[in-house]
Amino acid sequence: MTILDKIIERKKVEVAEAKKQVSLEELEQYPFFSRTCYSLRDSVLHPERTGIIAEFKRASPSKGLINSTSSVAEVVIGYQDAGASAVSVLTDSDFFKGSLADLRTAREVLTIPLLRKEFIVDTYQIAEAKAHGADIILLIAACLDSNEIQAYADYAKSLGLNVLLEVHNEEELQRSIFDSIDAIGVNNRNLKDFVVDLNHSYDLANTIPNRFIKVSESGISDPKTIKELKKAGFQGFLIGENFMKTGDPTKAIKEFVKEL
Ligand SMILES: O=P(O)(O)OC[C@@H](O)[C@@H](O)c1c[nH]c2ccccc12
Repeated sequence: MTILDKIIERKKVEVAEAKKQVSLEELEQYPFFSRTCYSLRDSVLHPERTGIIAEFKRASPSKGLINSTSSVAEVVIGYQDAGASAVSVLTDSDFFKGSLADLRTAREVLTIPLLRKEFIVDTYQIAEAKAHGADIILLIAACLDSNEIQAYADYAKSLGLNVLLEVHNEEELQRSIFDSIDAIGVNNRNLKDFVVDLNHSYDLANTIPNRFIKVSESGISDPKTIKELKKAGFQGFLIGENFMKTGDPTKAIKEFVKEL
């Protein structure tokens, strides 16, 4: 059993518990549920922003603890001030030490799009994302079949959310393309063995249709890489650990952006 299988198994239990605590009808009454989402496309393509989707990540299954001291509000404001196009907040608690409270905190202080970084295995989590302040949801092809991807993307769109589809290889890409998707992210990290290889992005760049925003995810630690990825056709860059592992993520992103 891979760690991804373990995460998914745990996620299903978690969702069943959450549904007992808060019904869908109750989520629909949360104040954030009726807000209008920011557009991921507009913010990624905005000439005064960098295309960076900067992630608040305390820990991960591959790296263990990354940063246990920085506060979510301070870090995400720093990311926004540095020119990030969007912010990603992990909401998984067991493997990434995140929470829905972190997501809400980020929403309260940000005026750029916010991604709920989560392993989505049920439409309930999409309603939950909206209710807790997300603008964007992530659908991970490695955890979902084609029918689920289409149904979840359609449902997210019906709530006004932006959809980022994550793929790792061509097989996942080819079975996952639907019109209700806004952006396609190539995860350079294999979620089954954690091996990171930027070539996944370079290999898939031209296979992703140009109507989608193209995002390269994971393992980016050098501003020069952004220049190369841009040449290859990418517009978005999801970066977490490189900023979070320093004691001061705000300072780290500001210095990174100076080199772009
Ligand atoms: O910390 P990194 O290597 O910069 O990676 C960020 C982000 O891409 C990574 O956290 C991620 C990409 N897809 C995921 C799916 C689930 C959890 C986490 C992720």
